[in-house]
Amino acid sequence: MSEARASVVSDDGMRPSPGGELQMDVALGLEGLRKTFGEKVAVERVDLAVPAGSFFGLVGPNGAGKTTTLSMATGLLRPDAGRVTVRGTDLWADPVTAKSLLGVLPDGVRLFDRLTGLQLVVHAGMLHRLPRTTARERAEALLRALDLEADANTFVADYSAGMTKKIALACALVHAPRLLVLDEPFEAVDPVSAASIRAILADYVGTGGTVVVSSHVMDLVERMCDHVAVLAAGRVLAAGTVDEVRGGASLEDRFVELVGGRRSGEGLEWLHSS
Ligand SMILES: Nc1ncnc2c1ncn2[C@@H]1O[C@H](COP(=O)(O)OP(=O)(O)OP(=O)(O)O)[C@@H](O)[C@H]1O
Repeated sequence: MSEARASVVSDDGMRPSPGGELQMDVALGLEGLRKTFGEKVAVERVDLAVPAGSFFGLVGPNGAGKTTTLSMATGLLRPDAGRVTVRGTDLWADPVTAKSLLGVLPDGVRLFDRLTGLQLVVHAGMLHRLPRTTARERAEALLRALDLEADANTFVADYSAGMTKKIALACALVHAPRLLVLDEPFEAVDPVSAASIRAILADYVGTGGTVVVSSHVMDLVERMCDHVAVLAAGRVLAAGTVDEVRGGASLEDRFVELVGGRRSGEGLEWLHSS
């Protein structure tokens, strides 16, 4: 945490209001977000306040609405209702200002894969108005940190799934945003690279950045994040610090309890080999 920030914001993202009482410094605010696709209600109503300086995990079962929520939160998908603020700026009213503060790793969005990895990250930096030389220096440093240096001049179209994830992450980081929103950043990534990414993100949060990350790996969220929200059927079932949400149990047990029990293998007896 920077000294300037430490003087006004405590570890749990609170700062004194003019009246003296503590109020949360919100990096990302979601208010009444809703999205339907035809008859399908993907996000029913999501209200979340992500404290500045937090490492915030978003978890939920398949189809819970995580990607839809994060897409609305980052300007990729227009909500049917609700409001998104990035550091107090209304994302949908002033997208240019809000998006300049955001780094986004979307789920499954196509990249310009006829560029090499290095070209793609330089391009992402220049889109955020970095001078070419700065964008190139940063891109090279990111490729080194993410163990992609040897493939800097390979076309992204020829990258593996994990390499593609890492180059997309480099694109999200290159302009040094205040807030990072990462949809499943560890999916398909090898353990050594995952450890490097975790270290980069921990350092980023430690120096005042905010990270929102969706994941299915409860153990990872429990170890890595300080805040978490559990989403199911397009609604927030629980949100707070990781300790508040898990309430003495493991996050995985609490998740199963909140979301509903495991299905048995009933009806699959034909799979038994004997
Ligand atoms: N473009 C779309 N058209 C129709 N239905 C959609 C669309 N996008 C998402 N949905 C539906 O909305 C619901 C929420 O999907 P979403 O991808 O947000 O879930 P998720 O929590 O990210 O799931 P997962 O963990 O499996 O990635 C699902 O029922 C999905 O089928």
